[in-house]
Amino acid sequence: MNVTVIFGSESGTTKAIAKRIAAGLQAKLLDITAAKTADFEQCDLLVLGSPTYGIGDLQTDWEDRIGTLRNATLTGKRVALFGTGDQATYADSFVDAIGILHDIVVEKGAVIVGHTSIEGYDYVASLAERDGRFVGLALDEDGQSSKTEKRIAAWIDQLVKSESLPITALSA
Ligand SMILES: Cc1cc2nc3c(=O)[nH]c(=O)nc-3n(C[C@H](O)[C@H](O)[C@H](O)COP(=O)(O)O)c2cc1C
Repeated sequence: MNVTVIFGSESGTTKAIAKRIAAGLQAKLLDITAAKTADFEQCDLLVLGSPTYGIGDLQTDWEDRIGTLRNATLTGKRVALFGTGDQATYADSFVDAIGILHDIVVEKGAVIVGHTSIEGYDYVASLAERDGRFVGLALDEDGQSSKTEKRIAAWIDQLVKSESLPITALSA
């Protein structure tokens, strides 16, 4: 059972989060700038993360290299998504990047795992919210950094259980 975490990050926040998630899942960690199409395919659980920029856009490196993901064969692939955003300043596009990645991988036949509750957040709209829950892990280091550690730990725990990952000591 192997796990790959692929992230993009402009100013380092999502990179630091990705490192923590990869450590907790004992996963291979790759920046999207270094990822090849095979990296999306050659794992049992694929974890993708991006901050949201512009107004509801993917981070630039993701935008520039989205073809690498679009070219991947993801039929039946189990995919977990995470993202960072700022719900106070960007209340109408909070963590939209998670929703953008979601739609791309779902169109390619992936199975989304790691949904989370929208409870505890305060935003107006988010592409990451579907049927009353987030399609991944939403983090707000700008306004709710004190909640991040617990949110990551709970998500890792959730994935370890749902994916039956052979991890005993959680390090998140
Ligand atoms: C110009 C700019 C635009 C942003 N747009 C959004 C947005 O639309 N939605 C959102 O949730 N966060 C938005 N953010 C907040 C970032 O996603 C957030 O600060 C994130 O943690 C940055 O991650 P990084 O350090 O990995 O680049 C924006 C930030 C900046 C500076």
